[in-house]
Amino acid sequence: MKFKELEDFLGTHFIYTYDNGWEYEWYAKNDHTVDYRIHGGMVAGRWVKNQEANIVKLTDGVFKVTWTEPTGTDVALDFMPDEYRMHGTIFFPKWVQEHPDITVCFQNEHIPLMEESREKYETYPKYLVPEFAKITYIGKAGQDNEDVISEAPYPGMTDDIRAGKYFDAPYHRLHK
Ligand SMILES: C=Cc1ccc(O)cc1
Repeated sequence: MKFKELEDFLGTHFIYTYDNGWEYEWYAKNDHTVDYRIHGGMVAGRWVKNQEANIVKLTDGVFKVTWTEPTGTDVALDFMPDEYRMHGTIFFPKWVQEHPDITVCFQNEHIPLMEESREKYETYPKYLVPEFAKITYIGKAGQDNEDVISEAPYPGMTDDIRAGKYFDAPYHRLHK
C-alpha cells in the first residue's frame, strides 16, 4: 500500500536500522504521540511510551516527526516509507553520551531521574547523530494500540516481529 496522507502514516509501526548499525523500533501512536524501543546502538535497551511529538506530512508520502525528551535529547525523523528509507537526527546532550546507562530503562518509570540527571551533568557540546536508515519492517498497527510497544526489548525481538511471530492479525501481542 502506498503512503500519501498523514492518516496513512498514523498508526504505523516501523523497524529500521541506521547506516551506523543502530536498530530502532518506532510507532506513530496518534497525531501527537510516539512510542519506541531501542534494539541496538549507544542506548540499546531503552524504551519509551507516550512521548509527545510533532508529526506532519511534508509532501505526499513524506512525514516529519520531532520531539524533545525529559533527558534533554532532541530528535528529528523524516520517513519515506514507500522507499523503505528514513533519516533521523538525534541531538544527545553531553551527559547522555557520557552516561548512556542512566537512560537505558523503561523511561516512563524513571522521569524524575532523567530530569535530575539533565541538571546534574553537562549538556554541551551536544553529540549529533545524523543518519539514514533502511526500514526493515512496516506494520499497520492502528492508532492507540497499547500492545505495539508493551515490554522491554529482548534479543531476537525484531526478528520475531518480522517473522510474524509477535502480533496476531488484529495486531495484538501474542504470548502475553
Ligand atoms: C532518542 C529517541 C529516538 C527514537 C527513534 C529514533 O529513530 C531515534 C531516536
